[in-house]
Amino acid sequence: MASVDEHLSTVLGLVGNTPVERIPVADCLGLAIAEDLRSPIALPPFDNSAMDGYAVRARDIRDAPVELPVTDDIPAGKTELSELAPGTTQRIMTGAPVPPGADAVVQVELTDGGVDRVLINGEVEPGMHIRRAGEDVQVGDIVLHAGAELGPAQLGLAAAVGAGELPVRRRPRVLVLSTGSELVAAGNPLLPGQIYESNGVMLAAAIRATGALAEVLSFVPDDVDAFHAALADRLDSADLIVTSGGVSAGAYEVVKDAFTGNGVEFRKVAMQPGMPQGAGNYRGVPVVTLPGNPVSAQVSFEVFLRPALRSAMGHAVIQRPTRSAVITQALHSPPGRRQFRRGRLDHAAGTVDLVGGPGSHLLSALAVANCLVVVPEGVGEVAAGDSVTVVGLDA
Ligand SMILES: Nc1nc2c(c(=O)[nH]1)N[C@H]1C(S)=C(S)[C@@H](COP(=O)(O)OP(=O)(O)OC[C@H]3O[C@@H](n4cnc5c(N)ncnc54)[C@H](O)[C@@H]3O)O[C@H]1N2
Ligand code: MOO
Repeated sequence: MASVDEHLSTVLGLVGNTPVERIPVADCLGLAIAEDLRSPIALPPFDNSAMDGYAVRARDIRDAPVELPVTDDIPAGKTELSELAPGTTQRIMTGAPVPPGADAVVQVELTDGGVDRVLINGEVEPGMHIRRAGEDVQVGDIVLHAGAELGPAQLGLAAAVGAGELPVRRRPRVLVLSTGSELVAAGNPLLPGQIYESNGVMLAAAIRATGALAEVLSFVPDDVDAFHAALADRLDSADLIVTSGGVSAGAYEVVKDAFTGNGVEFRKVAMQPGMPQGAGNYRGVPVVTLPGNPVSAQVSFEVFLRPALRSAMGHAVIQRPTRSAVITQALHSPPGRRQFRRGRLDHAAGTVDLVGGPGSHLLSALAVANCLVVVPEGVGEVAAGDSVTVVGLDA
């Protein structure tokens, strides 16, 4: 049996980086920036007011209350400024440039709000309510490092330094192909022995959640010719093929039968669920074959394919965060295998409840889980109250 880490290396090695392209900032959510982004400007770009109020020389209002003339009005966006003469004020709005000569802003609440003249009732220290140029970012600073994930704050920062497009790696195009003669599409009645196809929907969603593109092919029965036909004219446009089902030890293992001798290796991996796995290259396209049991397929996706797709897209961090938590129930794990149990983590309490048993058909338990409980290969028994490692699925 291969270890989980060995199979992960195999899968990581299969899916190379996609090429870098520049796309609009607004389309980059969840992708990784492919190169360092240096700011061509400072942030703030100019000294500006943090308050609606009056630009002053602090020493002029040291003996407040004082009344001073208001010589100019500075809304945000004003680009031509007049010098603030001693003994005068200029009305200024939040975000507006501080005029030369001013060294503080007194907020409107400390004044009578006058337009031609203003009564100022309180003093302010020099520098008060002025946001200095470059306080946040200096010209030439690296504001986003290559590999950083582009969430809302990162996209906002890129926009703030004037970027219209960002370099990202093209979203990998993944073909999803489910197999099994028992599978029926939604909307059709089930005969005894049939089930609704669900892995295709689930895996495509998991792929899209990474930022990659998924194309779900029509699922095929356990028939090698039908399997080859489903892929035949799709290969040119694919960066990766992901199949589910047809890889264990039965008499009708269509994926194994179709791919064996065609560049894909099948192996058992020391994990539960997800033991039967396959990986390789079929006519030049990387292939990962997942087991058909729905929980096995999804857990295998989490363990192998999510990191591989993130790596292909240039993310510096390819794994989800883990933490330790106190487990509330005992569990048993098969010797020599890494077990991934479904759990509900209470983040605040630091405890985790198991949901469902170890069975890889228990999809409803997976659907209420927010984490995987990871039981290492060397551990057979875990007692209630023990500390375990959990991988958050909602992070
Ligand atoms: N003699 C052995 N039998 C099995 C072994 C073994 O080592 N020796 N391994 C077991 C393990 S572990 C797993 S996991 C499964 C993997 O089997 P396959 O990948 O060949 O998958 P199938 O047999 O096609 O299906 C398994 C199960 O999942 C259901 N399924 C499949 N595809 C879908 C789909 N797209 N949507 C919903 N459900 C699906 C299928 O009906 C089966 O119930 O093999 C064990 N057997
Ligand atoms: O390894 Mo199978 O994936 O347990 O059910």
